[in-house]
Amino acid sequence: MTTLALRDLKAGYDRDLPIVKGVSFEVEEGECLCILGPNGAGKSTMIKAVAGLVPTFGGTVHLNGADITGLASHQLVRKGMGFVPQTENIFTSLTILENLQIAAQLLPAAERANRIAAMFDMFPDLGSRPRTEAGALSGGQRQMLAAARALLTEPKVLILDEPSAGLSPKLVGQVFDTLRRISAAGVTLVLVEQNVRAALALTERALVLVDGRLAHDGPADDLHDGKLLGELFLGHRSAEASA
Ligand SMILES: Nc1ncnc2c1ncn2[C@@H]1O[C@H](COP(=O)(O)OP(=O)(O)OP(=O)(O)O)[C@@H](O)[C@H]1O
Repeated sequence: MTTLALRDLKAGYDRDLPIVKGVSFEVEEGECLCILGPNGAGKSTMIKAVAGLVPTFGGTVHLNGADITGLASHQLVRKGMGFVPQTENIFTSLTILENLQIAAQLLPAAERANRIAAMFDMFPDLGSRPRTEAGALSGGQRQMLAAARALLTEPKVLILDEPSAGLSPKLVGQVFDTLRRISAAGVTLVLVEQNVRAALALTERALVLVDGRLAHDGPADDLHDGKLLGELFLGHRSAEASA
């Protein structure tokens, strides 16, 4: 079953200057997909448009068959959208438990405790110290908490914007271990990443976005060849040429 479908999506900050210039792809249930591309290609803008945080100017987005184009982010959470922004994705002055309790407000009261317990089962590093202030966590654990907040509501898709940005290599490893665990639990995962090597090791399929358009959509294994990736990043190959 198709979980997420973009058709000719156009989006950006100014209607006269679209950043995402007509992108189409589908993500199947349980799939794990990374979106790569050079700086400024529009990767973050595209996933923010999907998550209702950037205006769309054309095209459509469907989630589990329902048209969600242009819906605001708070409406999208209820439709099954899980989005983890790159920064400011947790409340650092609150405890781990409080961070989860706030996210759990979206759930019926009777389900909240069970879902928080499920997150603590999935992420024992968080469950072992619920009263720790989130600001005291390492960068990798903060991303884990941000992911747990988004997963509380059992989203149909979890989209992450550069979860390893600014982290040391050791913490990058931690973040990707977490993502591997989330994917293994059957969650449909889409991530934008600058860390090409780690992303390709995690995902089955990779998209390359160049100047707001898809330059490649295929098995992640195809891109382990750095030469092809370099050509794609520089815009020397189109999707047609690499197909
Ligand atoms: N809030 C904003 N307002 C106006 N323009 C923006 C805004 N955010 C990003 N842009 C512009 O949109 C273009 C695409 O940026 P975006 O962050 O989507 O690219 P990216 O592929 O995610 O790059 P990076 O990997 O560097 O984050 C850039 O030219 C950027 O300057």
